[in-house]
Amino acid sequence: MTPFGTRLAHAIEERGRFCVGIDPHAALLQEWGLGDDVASLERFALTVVEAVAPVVSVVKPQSAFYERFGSRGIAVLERVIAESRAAGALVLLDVKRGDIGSTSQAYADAYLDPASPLASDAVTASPFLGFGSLDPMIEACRRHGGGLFVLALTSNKEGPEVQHARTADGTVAGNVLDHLRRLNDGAAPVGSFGAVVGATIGSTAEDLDINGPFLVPGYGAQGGTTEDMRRIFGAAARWALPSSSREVLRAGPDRTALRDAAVRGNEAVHGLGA
Ligand SMILES: O=C(O)c1cc(=O)[nH]c(=O)n1[C@@H]1O[C@H](COP(=O)(O)O)[C@@H](O)[C@H]1O
Repeated sequence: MTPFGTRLAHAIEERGRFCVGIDPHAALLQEWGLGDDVASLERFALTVVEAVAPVVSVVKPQSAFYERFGSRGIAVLERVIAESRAAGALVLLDVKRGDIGSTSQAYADAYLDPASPLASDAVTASPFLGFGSLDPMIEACRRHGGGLFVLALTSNKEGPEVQHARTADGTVAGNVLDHLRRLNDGAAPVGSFGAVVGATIGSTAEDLDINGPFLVPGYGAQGGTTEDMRRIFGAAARWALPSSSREVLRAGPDRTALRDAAVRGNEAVHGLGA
């Protein structure tokens, strides 16, 4: 099984580094002239998949926007995952899961085992029950060629309260990055264990040299810019995936306009790794 890091590196080379978030917010459904119901969710999400999945390397559906419609919403999420992958995009399922080890195994089975209907290429994970609690997900990634993006320095203003807290070995975020660096040690061209670092954090003194990818939310609607990313990441920007949801999705429901927005996003961040 080809490791996720290798698959991601190829995808970036072929399609660029921009990641489109497929987040059917109630407000966006309304802006698109749709209702707040499961048929509208399906129409919205599959229109976005059809428009952007053939042109970007990674799509990132946020599970909560589907979960709020119950089992029929999850069925839409399954289609988003399957159809995005069929169109050649990698799917990073944004679920931010993390629990005690035995439950973590169930999350690994749900999202990273190819036999699951929700199987994705990678997921977001929360390390705040202790990094070791993520071991079953890490094992599943190794077994199935999956990827993990672990929260480190998130884009929201409340994040620093926890992530900048100091431990005996540095900050909480620094510890997360240390664990990721160890997991990615020796991997080429890049490891499969990434960090989530927001485009809105201003700057950081943490060592971002983790030989792994970065999911970079906060680009676009939350105010993060390419200049911010250059300042935050420096040379580590080579493996940054700037991610934007609302800014792209507002271009819909016209498919061409959506695709153009994704292509423009890709062009805007093209030079980041240079
Ligand atoms: O893991 C994430 O994707 C994530 C982490 C983070 O620190 N900040 C953050 O905004 N996100 C997600 O990224 C997306 C941002 O959406 P927009 O602000 O509309 O581009 C949402 O799906 C958030 O849940």
